[in-house]
Amino acid sequence: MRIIIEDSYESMSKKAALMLAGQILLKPDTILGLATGSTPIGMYKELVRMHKEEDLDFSNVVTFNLDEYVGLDKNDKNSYHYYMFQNFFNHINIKKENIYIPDGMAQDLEEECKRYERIIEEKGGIDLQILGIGKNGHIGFNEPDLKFEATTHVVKLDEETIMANSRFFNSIAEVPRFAISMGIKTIMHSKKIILLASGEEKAEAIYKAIYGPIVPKHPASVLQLHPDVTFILDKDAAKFIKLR
Ligand SMILES: N[C@@H]1[C@@H](O)[C@H](O)[C@@H](COP(=O)(O)O)O[C@@H]1O
Repeated sequence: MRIIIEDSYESMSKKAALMLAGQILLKPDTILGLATGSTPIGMYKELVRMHKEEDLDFSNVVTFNLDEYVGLDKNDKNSYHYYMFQNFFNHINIKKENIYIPDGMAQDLEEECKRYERIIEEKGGIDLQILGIGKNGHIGFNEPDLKFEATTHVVKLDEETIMANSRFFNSIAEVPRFAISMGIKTIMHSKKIILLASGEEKAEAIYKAIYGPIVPKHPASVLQLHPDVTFILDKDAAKFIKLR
């Protein structure tokens, strides 16, 4: 595990964008796993800048998003679909057919999970997965649990997550209670993983992810078992980390 501590949110975002751009330069048909939430917004902004000013080419890149709310239409401004197009896809030269996001409106959600997992496999698996982290240690929407959920599945969101994400909605009642999320196995099968965290409110979750026991009660702790994972943190999120 590599841990990179940056002074600010901006430099954390730039470092992540640089690593992702490096991956695309080395392998133009890279398969990316992408995350939502407020944390990666700076990284997406920087990647858009690199596309516009430095010709970073996304024409052969394939992307799979980690998760999506159940019951929100693609055009709902709170869907992760909408988020991804607004913050990233509309501003780069990615091909629409190379973008994969779970369909939270699917009639048969179980079948949708299987379908999603199957496409990831058919494409050869994820080369580089970007992750954020919830205050309760969730990655994607893998909430604290009694066991690590293996592949893409339907999740019942924790009260804490519903509360945290309610800031984007008009009221807490509007926050979906369910989501589709890649599972821990899907995430752990990625060849490389970069986890981003910013702000003091993530410091404890980061500490437990790095030093804590590997337990499904703290989903991010499983990353200790991955052979190529990099945490890029700002100073505040790294508050409890001591580097020698
Ligand atoms: N499903 C997403 C996660 O993928 C994200 O990492 C997390 C943290 O979000 P934020 O970056 O806004 O703190 O929240 C959401 O619930």
